[in-house]
Amino acid sequence: MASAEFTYSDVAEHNTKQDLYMVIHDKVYDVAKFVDEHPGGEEVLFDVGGQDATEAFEDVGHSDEAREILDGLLVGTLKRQPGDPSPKTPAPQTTATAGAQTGTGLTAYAFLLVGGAVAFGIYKYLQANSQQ
Ligand code: HEM
Repeated sequence: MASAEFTYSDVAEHNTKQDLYMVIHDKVYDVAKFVDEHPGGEEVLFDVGGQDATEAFEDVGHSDEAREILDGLLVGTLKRQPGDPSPKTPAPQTTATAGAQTGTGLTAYAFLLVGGAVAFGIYKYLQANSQQ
């Protein structure tokens, strides 16, 4: 049973409470039996039901015990096909966040520059006027 292969679209069909699959590190898990027992609550599992949950799972820093439970839920491996979303790992997300922060920083800097220039212009204008 554990040797079965699933495509992304196969996994995506299992997204209800009674029938819930998820992908973690390219392995496919049947989480339906575990939903009620999850110490992190069932809602978070529904959120990633039928999807790649690698990032969500790793972000929490689950214990070895959690990984053992995972072994017991294994039903197969993910068969990647062209056009599938790339594997989700925490690393690319960090890069994306860092990029977004740089973008915000630059925008703030641009505002500061423009604001400074306008203030300088007003100052010069007032100074010129007061000399008349
Ligand atoms: C089938 C996959 C999963 C299994 C077997 C699992 C198992 C566990 C276990 C055993 C714990 C207790 C703490 C620990 O041992 O690390 C836990 C806690 C937790 N899990 Fe999961 N988990 C799974 C998926 C997820 C996912 C996808 C999320 C999404 C965010 C999640 C969020 C959490 C949270 C937030 C806690 C902390 C709860 C608390 O300390 O109050 N888990 N999980």
